[in-house]
Amino acid sequence: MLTLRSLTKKYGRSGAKAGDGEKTAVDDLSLEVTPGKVTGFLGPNGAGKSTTMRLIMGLDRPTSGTALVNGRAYAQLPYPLREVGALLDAKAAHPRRSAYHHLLGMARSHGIPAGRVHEVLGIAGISEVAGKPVGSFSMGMGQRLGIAAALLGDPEVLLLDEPVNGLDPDGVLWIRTLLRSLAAEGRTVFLSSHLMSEMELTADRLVVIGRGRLLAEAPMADVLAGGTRHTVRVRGPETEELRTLAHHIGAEAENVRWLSDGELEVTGVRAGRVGDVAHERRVRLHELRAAEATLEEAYMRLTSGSVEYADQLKPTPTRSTAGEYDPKASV
Ligand SMILES: Nc1ncnc2c1ncn2[C@@H]1O[C@H](COP(=O)(O)OP(=O)(O)OP(=O)(O)O)[C@@H](O)[C@H]1O
Repeated sequence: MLTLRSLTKKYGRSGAKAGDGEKTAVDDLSLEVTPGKVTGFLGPNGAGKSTTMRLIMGLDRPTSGTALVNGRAYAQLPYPLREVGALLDAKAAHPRRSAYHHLLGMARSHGIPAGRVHEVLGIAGISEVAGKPVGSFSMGMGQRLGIAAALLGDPEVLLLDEPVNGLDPDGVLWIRTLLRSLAAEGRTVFLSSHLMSEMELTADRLVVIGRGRLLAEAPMADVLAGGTRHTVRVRGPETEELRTLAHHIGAEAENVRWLSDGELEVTGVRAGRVGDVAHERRVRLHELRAAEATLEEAYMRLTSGSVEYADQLKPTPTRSTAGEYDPKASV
């Protein structure tokens, strides 16, 4: 269990005003990350995710507020590795030391038996390269070593900052399965990632921050439901008939646009209503489909206004469009 209470971290000259050298990286953040679930930690670049994780791990001191692991500050944990494991910087290992000796050194200094080193090397799928120097590892192997290190103390709480960075598709699937099984064992799993599709598959709950402040803390399903308009895709064999449908549904839809000659996208109306109007107007349909809510869409809505680097929010076309349809223009 992680508990943040009014956690605040300011960088720069103390007493300096914002814009005059002071930066509030984490701003009055209060939340709980509960056991038995994977909690995703989202936010634009510079939102304060890594800083929050460093504060939890005692690697930085809060300006005010507290970050508690199982009810205690990190510095007060008698056996920290046994309570919380973290992957914050996968390359934080001596490049000439072997993976095995890197983990063995950590195990010895925390009273963890050497046998556990072999176990976590196996879990992370790097037993065969355990004798190789860490400096020769690919990014994906480095991530796996970082995860092995996080698991070394068999901790109840796991913190992972961008764990899928550098992993190939097999590695991404492996980590998703691993994190879900760790949560199913009753552990607290808190992970950040910029990969929305992956987060959607892995996390049960979400914490979203922007400019250091809490924007949302909710189950994944609620975030998805709250952030998405109804979007319906319609396909038919006759462009003229679809044009009729576009004209009539356009009066009540937020937007109607052509995806191709034979396909429309209708926003702001439910699929059933589009089907009814098609039936009334004798428009033949070959497909009528409610587009699924995506986390990416919900996330964009939540964080618009909290992005430091505005280019992130420039819309990127997801598919080629054969001309935008304006429902107000005559067709
Ligand atoms: N040691 C530091 N000194 C000064 N400013 C810092 C320091 N560490 C972080 N910051 C600033 O604090 C803010 C939050 O940074 P942080 O790295 O926590 O964000 P993040 O959400 O992890 O971003 P990203 O997604 O890009 O990794 C940023 O504006 C960053 O420039």
